Amino acid sequence: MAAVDPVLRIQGLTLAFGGVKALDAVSFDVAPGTITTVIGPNGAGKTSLFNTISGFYRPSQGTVQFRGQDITRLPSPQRARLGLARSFQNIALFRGMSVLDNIKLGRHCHLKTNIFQGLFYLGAARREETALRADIEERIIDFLEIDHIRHAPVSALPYGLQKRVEMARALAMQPQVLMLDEPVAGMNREETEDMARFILDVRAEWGVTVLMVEHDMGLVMDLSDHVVVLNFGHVIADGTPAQVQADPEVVRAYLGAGDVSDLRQRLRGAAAGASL
Ligand SMILES: Nc1ncnc2c1ncn2[C@@H]1O[C@H](COP(=O)(O)OP(=O)(O)OP(=O)(O)O)[C@@H](O)[C@H]1O
Repeated sequence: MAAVDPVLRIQGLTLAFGGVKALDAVSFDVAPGTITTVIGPNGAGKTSLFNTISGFYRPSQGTVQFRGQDITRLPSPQRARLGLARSFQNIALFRGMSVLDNIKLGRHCHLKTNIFQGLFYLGAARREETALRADIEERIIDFLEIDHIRHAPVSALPYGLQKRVEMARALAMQPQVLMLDEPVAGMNREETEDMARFILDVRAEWGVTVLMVEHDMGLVMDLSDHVVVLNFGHVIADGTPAQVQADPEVVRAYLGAGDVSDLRQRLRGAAAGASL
């Protein structure tokens, strides 16, 4: 079978903070149409990796290729325009603004006029905004089931809905790759299940490739096609959920970090022949 070209290729990424190597020659590919998840104990380098891929940090070595193009030196907004959008670990919405206005701001990465003109609906921005409104409101808001809160200020919403609005804003950038930073952190079970469904649907219905960082091992193993495990800035395992869970180095890394209960349970299930 012919190998499919990766949509994202990470090669030899190295990033240091003073004496600490947050990333050390990190390499992996993200195949189009997959859900790829980066896991690892606290301090493993996951956030540093996300920040480097999305352009907030400049690596000292290595490259990030997006659809065959080297984007290592491109600033974040240009990466977003090419189709690489992200959400944040700690919600980064404009809390005083409505859900709809937050989503519109996501779309502004594609507008010719700048964000401040856009905010006040001037000139060309207003015309583009009007033309795009139906698409933004109906596709994204319907999809994420947030119609009933479209005019609500973000600050008034429960946490799970705020995370959903953040996803809506990222989707408004019409990404080919959606980077989700801990999409279910702090969520209750129902919110987590909703978000899991949306992540699967983003891929199935929108054809968007998902790259996420997540600590919820149950969600990771259920949703991911491909798991990359970081420890102390190194990739220690890279494969399917089943391959990664069976990897002794992964088990050791999590045991060392003490946050392995979820993984342990699933390993026990796997050993007993339960489906993953
Ligand atoms: N801005 C920074 N300045 C200095 N050191 C940093 C900075 N950001 C990260 N580090 C260090 O780099 C290493 C990797 O941190 P990073 O936050 O990327 O890990 P992580 O896997 O995302 O952790 P967590 O799961 O706790 O979010 C850690 O040793 C951390 O202390």
